[in-house]
Amino acid sequence: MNAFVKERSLILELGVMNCLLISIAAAALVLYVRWRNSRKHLYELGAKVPIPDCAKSLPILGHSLYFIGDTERILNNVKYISTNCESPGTIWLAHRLFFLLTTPADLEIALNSPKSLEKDDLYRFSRSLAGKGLFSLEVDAWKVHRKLITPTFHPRILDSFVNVFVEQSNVLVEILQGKVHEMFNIGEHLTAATLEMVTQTAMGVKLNKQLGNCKLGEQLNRGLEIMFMRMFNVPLHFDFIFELSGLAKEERGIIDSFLNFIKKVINDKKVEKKLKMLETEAEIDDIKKRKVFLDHLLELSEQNLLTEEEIIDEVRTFMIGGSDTSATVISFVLVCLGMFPEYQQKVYEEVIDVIGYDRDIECEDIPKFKYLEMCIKETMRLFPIGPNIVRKVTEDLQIGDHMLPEGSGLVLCIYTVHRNDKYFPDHMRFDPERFSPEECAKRHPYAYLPFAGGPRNCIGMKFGYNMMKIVLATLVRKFFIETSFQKIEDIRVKQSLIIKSILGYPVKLTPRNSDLI
Ligand code: HEM
Repeated sequence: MNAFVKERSLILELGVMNCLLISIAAAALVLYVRWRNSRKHLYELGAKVPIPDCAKSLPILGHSLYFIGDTERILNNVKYISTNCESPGTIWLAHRLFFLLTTPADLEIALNSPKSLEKDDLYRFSRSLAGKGLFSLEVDAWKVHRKLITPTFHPRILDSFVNVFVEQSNVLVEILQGKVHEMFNIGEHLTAATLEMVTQTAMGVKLNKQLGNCKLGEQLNRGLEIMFMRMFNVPLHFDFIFELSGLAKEERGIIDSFLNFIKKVINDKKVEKKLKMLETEAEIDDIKKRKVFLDHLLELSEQNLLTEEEIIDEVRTFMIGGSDTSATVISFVLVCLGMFPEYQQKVYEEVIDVIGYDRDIECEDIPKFKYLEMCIKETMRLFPIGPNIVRKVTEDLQIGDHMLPEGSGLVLCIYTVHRNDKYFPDHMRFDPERFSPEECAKRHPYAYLPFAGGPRNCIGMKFGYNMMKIVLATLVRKFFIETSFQKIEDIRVKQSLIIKSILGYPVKLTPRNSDLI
């Protein structure tokens, strides 16, 4: 009797279990069908754009496997696929649809259309480190912030920063004199120098970071690397996998240090402001007199145009956007000049011609460093800071013969265009003459996009050029530069949000004047 009851209750339990499972499966199916239907438009339009033959797409995963692994592999895979497909070329990252854009004409449309001004959802992963500033803000808030912040980059204001760039370049020279005649990685010194320059000019606070060790710079590099890994590694999009990977904990540590650092800078600024009220004009030193980025933001907050949180986020964005980018470009320029002494000699002659052997650089000198600018541009062609920029299509967008659907993403393959023989013949050859006014005039303006383009281009372009030119002119005047790299192909790169050299930036400096030894 007991056995009979047990058997009946087991059958009942199994029945209930089966019903439950069937209901769950049915509910999941209904949800899936509804989800698919809500994306019908995306699939229909997406299917009309060819999928590249060169890349295998798997069921469900799509092309995700090409975007898993180290950041060198990811960059190379994007380059490979985008080089071998028509523009726009379709790729699927699991359920996400992206189009690779690889012609200047397509890039021009994408960068200027109000339908693709929004940064892709992938950029939300940048917010943990860089905050919700201009770089990743949703388009409505971005329009307001960009308008408020643009006057901060007025050329007159930028000119007032030149002294800081000069002073810190001289500090850098002093530090580097301790490293002469040996091969070393100059990248970390430049990270410290540019971080100091950005902190002083954006926040009006001296850190003397160059003279101490710059752990923060290294942490930010690692933070950017984690951010990029998460962006392009679909499994890491899920919080629990990100937590399990151990990367979340590491990222939290970096963010804590970064936020503590910024809050300290802002506090210092507030204390300075109070002190300023107590000091006479004569006692206020140069750095306190200069109106900096943070002063403007604090004024905007006094007028209730920005909240305290928004200020912190914009400051974070500037710290990330301003320092590591410029340090990286300067590092690449130095190894390129080290590889090509003939171009370095021309830069040296130009620098001596403009400022002589002893005088410090002044505002009026900067536009005269024309050949140096050509070398910087050629370096940014081969190593564009943002090799692949990702935007979101917020309304169906016509590009060429194709209508790209709302909800898809656009990958602007700048690295691929910069390394295409069609726009830059013999593209792996380093040749500053490509940026002579005559050569530039022959090219499509959107074939070269180191600062992106259109209304959402880099707001710090002139700031960056000023800083880079001053640091480079100062270094080239003082040192002859060599590197262990033999050719451009030796410089293996990865995309850790911004482009980086995997083997660092090895240089050997030899003082040009005997009095510097
Ligand atoms: C060599 C130096 C620099 C390079 C090559 C560079 C490059 C770029 C690029 C390619 C973008 C577009 C990114 C995207 O859409 O995904 C960008 C945006 C941005 N950059 Fe720069 N940048 C440099 C220096 C600076 C500096 C010095 C600052 C600030 C002081 C800065 C602040 C920003 C900001 C705030 C954005 C977002 C702009 C917006 O969405 O409105 N950058 N930069």
